[in-house]
Amino acid sequence: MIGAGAVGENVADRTVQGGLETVIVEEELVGGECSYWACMPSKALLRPGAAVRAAQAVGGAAEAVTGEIDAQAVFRRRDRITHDRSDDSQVEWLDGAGIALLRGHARFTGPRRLTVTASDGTVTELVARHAVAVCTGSVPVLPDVPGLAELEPWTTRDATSASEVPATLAVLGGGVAGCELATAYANLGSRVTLIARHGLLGGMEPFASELVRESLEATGVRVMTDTDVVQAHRAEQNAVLTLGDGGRVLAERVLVATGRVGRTHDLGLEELGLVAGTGIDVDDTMRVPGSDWLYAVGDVNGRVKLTHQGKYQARAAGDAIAARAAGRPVDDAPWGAHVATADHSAVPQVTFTDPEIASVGLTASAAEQAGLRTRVLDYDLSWLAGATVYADDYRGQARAVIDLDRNVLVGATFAGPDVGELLQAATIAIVGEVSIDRLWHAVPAYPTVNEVWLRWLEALGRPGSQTESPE
Ligand SMILES: Cc1cc2nc3c(=O)[nH]c(=O)nc-3n(C[C@H](O)[C@H](O)[C@H](O)COP(=O)(O)OP(=O)(O)OC[C@H]3O[C@@H](n4cnc5c(N)ncnc54)[C@H](O)[C@@H]3O)c2cc1C
Ligand SMILES: NC(=O)c1ccc[n+]([C@@H]2O[C@H](COP(=O)([O-])OP(=O)(O)OC[C@H]3O[C@@H](n4cnc5c(N)ncnc54)[C@H](O)[C@@H]3O)[C@@H](O)[C@H]2O)c1
Repeated sequence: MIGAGAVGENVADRTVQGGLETVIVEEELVGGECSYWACMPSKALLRPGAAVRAAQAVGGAAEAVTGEIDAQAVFRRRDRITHDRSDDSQVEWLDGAGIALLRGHARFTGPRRLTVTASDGTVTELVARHAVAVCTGSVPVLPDVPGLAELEPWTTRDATSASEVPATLAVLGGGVAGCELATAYANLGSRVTLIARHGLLGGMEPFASELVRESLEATGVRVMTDTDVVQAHRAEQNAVLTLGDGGRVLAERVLVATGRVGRTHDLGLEELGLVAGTGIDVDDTMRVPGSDWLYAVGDVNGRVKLTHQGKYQARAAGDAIAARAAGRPVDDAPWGAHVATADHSAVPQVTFTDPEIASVGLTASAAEQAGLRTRVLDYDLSWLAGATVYADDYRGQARAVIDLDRNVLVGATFAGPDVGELLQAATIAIVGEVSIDRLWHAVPAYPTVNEVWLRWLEALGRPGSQTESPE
C-alpha cells in the first residue's frame, strides 16, 4: 500500500484479514488528509457556528446565547479533534491490525518494485508478491492566474490548520470546500468574499446553491459568481485580486479551493508506462486496466473524492486483492462483493454549510441527461410538524427524483439543519432499489423531519388507489 490515509488503511485492513502480509508506506502522517487537514478539522471549525445557530433558532434557548464565538477556543477544540496532528493512535491501530508501517516516500522502479526513501535518506527496496495499491490521495489545483502563486495563498490545508482569523479573506472556488470554509471563517469573524467561476456547489440541485448563497450573504459574505480572477498581486498588507470585469477584491488572505487532482507526481509511474500528474484510471475492483497487480484506490483514482466512498472502494479492492492472490473467485458483477458499484449511482455527500446540504444519487438534471423518465418531488421542509418543533422559522427544502419506469428513488437532496442525519435512509432506498409501493410501509416517526418521505409518497399517490396522482 502506498499511502496510509483512510483509504490505504482500509485496503490494508482487508488484505491482512484476507491472509496477506501487508506493508503500508507513508511519508507524512498515518491517517492522511481527512484526519488532520480536511474532513475532521474543517468540520471542527464549522460545528460551533452550527451549534450557535441551532440554539438561536429555538425561542427560550436563544435567550441563553449571549456571547460571540470564541475563535481561539474553536481552534483549541479543532486541535484536540485532530490530536494536535500526532498520528500515535493511528500507528497503534496499524500495529493492532497486523499491518507493517514503513515511513518514507515510495516510488516505483518497475512492476511490483518500489523504493522507499525515509526522511534521513535511508532507502528500502520493496517487491510485492501479489499487488501494490496506490492510495496517495490528491493535491490542490492552483489556477493558472498570473501573480497568484507569488501571493502564497492558503490552500485548504492552511485554512483548516490556521490559528488566526484573518480580518478579510478572499475564497477562490465555489465548490464544497470553498463554500464550507467561507462559512467557517465568516462564523469566526472574517469578512469573506467568495469568488466562484460559475455558480456555487455545481453538480448539486440548484436550490441547494440558492439557499447557501442566501445564507452566506445574510452572514455578510460577499458572493461573486460567474467571476474570474485574471491577475493577482500584493499591495502592502493586502492581496489584490483583479477580476475579469476589471473590478478588484482586496483581502488580507486568499484561500484557493479550486479542486484537487490525484497525487501521482514523483511516484515513478513512468516506469510503468503510466502518465503522472493526473488521476489513475481503474476498473470497478480498483485495478488498473491491463495490469494484474496494480490498484489505485481513493482520491487518486478520481472516481469520487470523499473519505467514505474511498473507504468503500478500499474494502472492495482489498478483498479483491486477497481473493485473486488466493485464486478464489472475484465477484465483480454490479453490486458484487469486490466492486464499488455505488460510485456510479449512489454517492452520499453532506456539505456542512448553512443550511447543511445532504445529497445522494442523481439530481433531476443528471437523471434527465441519463435519459430516465422521472418525476421530481419538491417539498418545503418547514411545513412539517417535526420542523416546527425543531426550530422557529425553520428553513429547509427537499427534492426526490423518481425513476417512473423502475418505480424507485434515484436521487434525493435535503437542505436544512442537521439534514445529514436524514441521508442514510435515501441511500438505502436507492442502493436497495426499494419500490415506491414498499416505501409506503417504511413509516417515518412523528414528529420528525423524516416525514418528508410521507409527503413525497402522498404526492405520488397511494398505489392502486384513486388518489394516485397523474405523472
Ligand atoms: C477541506 C476538505 C474537506 C473535506 N471534507 C470532507 C468531508 O467532510 N467528508 C468526506 O467524505 N470527504 C471530505 N474531503 C475529502 C477527503 O479528505 C478525501 O476524499 C480523503 O482524504 C481521501 O483519502 P485518501 O486516503 O484517498 O487520501 P489521503 O488522505 O490524502 O491519503 C494519502 C496518503 O498518501 C501519502 N502519500 C502520498 N504520496 C506518497 C508517496 N509517494 N509515498 C508515501 N506516502 C505517500 C500521503 O502523505 C497521505 O497520507 C475533504 C477534502 C478537503 C480538501
Ligand atoms: N463535506 C464534504 O464532503 C467535502 C468538503 C470539502 C471538500 N470535499 C471534497 O474535496 C474535493 C475538493 O473540493 P473542492 O471544493 O476544492 O473541489 P470542487 O471540484 O468540488 O470545486 C472546485 C470549484 O472551483 C471552481 N474553480 C476551478 N477553477 C477556478 C478558477 N480558476 N477560479 C475560480 N473558480 C474555479 C470550480 O468551478 C468548482 O466550483 C471535492 O471532491 C470535494 O468533494 C468534500
